[in-house]
Amino acid sequence: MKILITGSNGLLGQHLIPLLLQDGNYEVVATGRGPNRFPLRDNYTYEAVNLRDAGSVNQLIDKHQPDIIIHGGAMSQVDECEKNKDACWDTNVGATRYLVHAAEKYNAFFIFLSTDFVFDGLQGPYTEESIVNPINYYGTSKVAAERLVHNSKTSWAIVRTVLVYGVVADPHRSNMITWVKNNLQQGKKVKVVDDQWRTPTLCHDLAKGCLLIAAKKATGYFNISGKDMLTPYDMAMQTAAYFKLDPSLVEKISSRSLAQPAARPAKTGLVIDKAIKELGYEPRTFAEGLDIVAGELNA
Ligand SMILES: NC(=O)C1=CN([C@@H]2O[C@H](COP(=O)(O)OP(=O)(O)OC[C@H]3O[C@@H](n4cnc5c(N)ncnc54)[C@H](OP(=O)(O)O)[C@@H]3O)[C@@H](O)[C@H]2O)C=CC1
Ligand SMILES: Cc1cn([C@H]2C[C@H](O)[C@@H](COP(=O)(O)OP(=O)(O)O[C@H]3O[C@@H](C)C(=O)[C@@H](O)[C@H]3O)O2)c(=O)[nH]c1=O
Repeated sequence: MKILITGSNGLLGQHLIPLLLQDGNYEVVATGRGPNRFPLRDNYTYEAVNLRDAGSVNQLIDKHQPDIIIHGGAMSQVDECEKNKDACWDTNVGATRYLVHAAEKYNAFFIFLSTDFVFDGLQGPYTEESIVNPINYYGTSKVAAERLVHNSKTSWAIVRTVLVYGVVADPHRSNMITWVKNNLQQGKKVKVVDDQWRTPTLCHDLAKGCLLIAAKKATGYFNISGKDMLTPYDMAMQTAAYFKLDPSLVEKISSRSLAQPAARPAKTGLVIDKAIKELGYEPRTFAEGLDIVAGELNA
């Protein structure tokens, strides 16, 4: 079975590659922007592709004719999306349109990575049936991309996930645990919000959820996140305690005082009962996730 993933230099991508190879059932084509930044180079093909270019996307899919596409590539910096709406739309919606059309041509099973930010955060946690109502441009772009996938002629799954954490080589976006750990180790204060609630997701669990969906070609919407409902402040305090760092360096603040360019939904979090029941998905607790991340940081 040939599987093509987009965004392979990203947090999810770098965890999907080894998991798919370990599974043994897949010939893996990893694609990312520019050179391959994942240190492991054996047993898969890497292709550099600009997903915003329709011709390049068509050429890529014509060349490999995958059975399954996992589309994780995206402009995932929420504030950047708010400040640069055209780039956000071209990347998150345009690229999805090109990939969906190409998938239709080869009847490829299409797995699209979406987000809790499709919701307004007024009534979390959300199920797969909850009504979307994004409050920032990133969320708006993901809703538009979800619709393209939902209306496509090929079979599909839409995976919604939440605040993904883990270790990644040469990262291009921030990551909660490493951000808190690095600052506290240098004796620097971090200001962390305590009025946003999330079900943070260990990147290994998200990759496993995608694999479970791919293996069954399970169609429809799937919530794939962690199971603990936490604020970023809770996450920061647990991180400080785990690494035996000074908790007084973690300052509790409100979202209003953080004043990020894009609005964040207050309470999201996802109900994961469907994934547990239908896929056998078993996410780690945040405490278990911290232990895994710490192990990788020390490796
Ligand atoms: N991280 C999170 O907390 C969450 C993520 N998601 C979604 O899950 C998916 C995976 O997330 P994650 O791995 O964390 O995100 P990352 O930002 O780590 O990875 C996304 C990848 O897409 C690549 N990309 C961006 N633009 C292009 C382009 N024009 N052509 C080719 N590649 C491009 C980026 O390349 P480069 O590295 O060069 O910038 C990046 O490697 C995304 O769709 C994201 O929206 C959903 C909810 C939470
Ligand atoms: C930068 C910063 C963030 N935070 C909080 C706000 C937020 O809840 C959390 C993470 O902040 P970020 O700005 O990195 O991430 P943010 O854009 O809020 O995270 C989102 O990413 C996209 C891709 C998603 O799809 C969402 O699921 C979500 O996880 O940390 C602070 O408390 N203090 C800070 O200085």
